[in-house]
Amino acid sequence: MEDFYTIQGEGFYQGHAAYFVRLGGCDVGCVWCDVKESWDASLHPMLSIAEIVSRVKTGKGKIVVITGGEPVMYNLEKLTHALKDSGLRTHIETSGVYPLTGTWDWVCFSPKKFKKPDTSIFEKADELKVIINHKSDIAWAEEFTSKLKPSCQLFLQPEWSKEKEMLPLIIEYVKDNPKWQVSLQVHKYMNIP
Ligand SMILES: C[S@@+](CC[C@H](N)C(=O)[O-])C[C@H]1O[C@@H](n2cnc3c(N)ncnc32)[C@H](O)[C@@H]1O
Ligand SMILES: Nc1nc2[nH]cc(C(=O)O)c2c(=O)[nH]1
Ligand code: SF4
Ligand SMILES: [Mg+2]
Repeated sequence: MEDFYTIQGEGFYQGHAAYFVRLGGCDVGCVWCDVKESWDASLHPMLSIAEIVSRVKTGKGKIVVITGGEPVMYNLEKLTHALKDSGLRTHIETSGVYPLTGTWDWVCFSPKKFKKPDTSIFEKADELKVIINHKSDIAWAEEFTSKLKPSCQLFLQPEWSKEKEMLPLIIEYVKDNPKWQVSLQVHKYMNIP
């Protein structure tokens, strides 16, 4: 759908320069999705893997983030191999609704109530990032923690339009449960993509 060189605004790599590749197509249907224009893949141009790699190489950073839309709708073996052959670190942002393919240096798993994840993502997630849209979402987030690798980093991120209400709850929860961290979408404050 689009690609851009920016600063990772969320989660464990927040603040790092990263080249984002946003793949069109998603069938999860989150009511608060901040990139609904990505859902219909047919509205977006097709690019070859060689073209994607050559665009990513125009950035000076080592990290490429594959996002969407929902990237696990596609087989990502060839794309990730080509990116890794170019010396890049491959990161993915996913709701994990289908089995993950490809070779990944970092997997950010962001489960959704709107479509349940495939359980195969649990052992692959390096980072769990749950969007908090209602206070009950915190208890729902907690249910995942026993299923993940012990090294998996845990983040609670307020839904952007509910930040004023959700952030105080998240702050108190993280103070009481310090295995969790707060994640904010800092790119939206910086007015960058
Ligand atoms: C647009 S999604 C694309 C990747 C994948 N479909 C997913 O949901 O993980 C990228 C990240 O933005 C988060 N996100 C989407 N809409 C949001 C919103 N309104 N507020 C906070 N985070 C949001 C998602 O949970 C996900 O972690
Ligand atoms: N700067 C920036 N950081 C991000 N982290 C995850 C994003 C995404 O939409 O996947 C995103 C995004 O869209 N922009
Ligand atoms: S899974 Fe991701 S891209 Fe799909 S609707 Fe939800 S937030 Fe948007
Ligand atoms: Mg985004």
